[in-house]
Amino acid sequence: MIEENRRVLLGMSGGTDSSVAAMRLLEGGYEVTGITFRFYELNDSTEYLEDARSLAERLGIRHITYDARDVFRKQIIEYFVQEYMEGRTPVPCTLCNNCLKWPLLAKVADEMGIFYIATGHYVQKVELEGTYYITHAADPDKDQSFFLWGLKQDILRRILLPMGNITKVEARVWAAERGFQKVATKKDSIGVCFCPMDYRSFLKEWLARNGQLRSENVSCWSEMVRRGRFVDEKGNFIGWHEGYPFYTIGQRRGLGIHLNRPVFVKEIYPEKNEVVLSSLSALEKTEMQLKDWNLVNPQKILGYNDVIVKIRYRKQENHCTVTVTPDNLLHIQLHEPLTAIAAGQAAAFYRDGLLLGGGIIVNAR
Ligand SMILES: Nc1ncnc2c1ncn2[C@@H]1O[C@H](COP(=O)(O)OP(=O)(O)OP(=O)(O)O)[C@@H](O)[C@H]1O
Repeated sequence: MIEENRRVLLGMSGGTDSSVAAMRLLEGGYEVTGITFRFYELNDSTEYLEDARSLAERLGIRHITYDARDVFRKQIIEYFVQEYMEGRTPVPCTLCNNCLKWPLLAKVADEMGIFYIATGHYVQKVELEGTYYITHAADPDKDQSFFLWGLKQDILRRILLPMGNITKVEARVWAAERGFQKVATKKDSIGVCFCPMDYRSFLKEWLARNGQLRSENVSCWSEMVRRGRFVDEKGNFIGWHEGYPFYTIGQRRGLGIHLNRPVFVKEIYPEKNEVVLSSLSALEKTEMQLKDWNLVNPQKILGYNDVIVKIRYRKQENHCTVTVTPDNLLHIQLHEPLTAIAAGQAAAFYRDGLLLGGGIIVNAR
């Protein structure tokens, strides 16, 4: 095992946050190496690489590039498409952070004999009685803790988070004051890096190019995307939809049908290419089951009734009680009903401001 040292491997995306993170680590006395992963290049643009490289050069730190495009495509993009094709709602950023970005940082750091790993994430870390936890960022608007519930102690103990205790506005000022105008004025990235805000156009294009891929038990994907029936809860026909993968549980806008009452997507049936619409109250659920879960410290969460659960980055918090089922899923008893719970999405737990874990929603009722 690598011993603690003052060396840190920082993920540099070329954006404002990781650039300021590099400066803050340097000023904190760390010996910084920057690494830029090639995950996905929109329109084959490598400007982000150039930006990261030239910043590293100006700061006088070592910079390396790591080509992760194949693994990103398989682990993140194909998973993303497959989830929609199977009627679920994927969480690519959560998966990328927990299963790809941080583990890759740790792996490369290990190879280089570097103890610390860092990013420009807006989260903080605390140690309590020998256990490390992620906590909220000082900037509530930027808090990214929701995405990091899957990290375990082997990673948490090595993490440095230089952006956790400042706001985004302060980060821009920090860069500007030091003469890094380009860093200070870069646009914020929004949404999923490989997909435009409307995922439907991405999906259509991807399927047109790669639709011959199959799920285990279904026919060719591209053939599965075709006009289908919107039905009510009793199965009565309401109208036509453009293909079930283009809808998500809880969706109201963009259904393309006009009734004299608000309707929401309640269920998606890929095998029948059917989408069930209902009133919002029919979407209320009080229980969920999670797979692929992680609990940072089970003793701080199991059996407590003041646990907070979040199912969306910006969604309001809800109270719950968490237990482990005999078949090793997490059972979440919600104290107030939640609407728009979709299989495939993540749920993250908090208590006393600590991120205590999370998992992937299998079902809800
Ligand atoms: N391609 C990449 N290579 C290396 N590290 C990355 C890469 N993309 C993101 N990261 C790291 O993960 C952090 C969070 O990334 P994310 O895209 O969620 O945030 P961001 O707010 O856009 O960050 P930034 O302003 O640094 O681009 C970044 O600050 C950076 O440290």
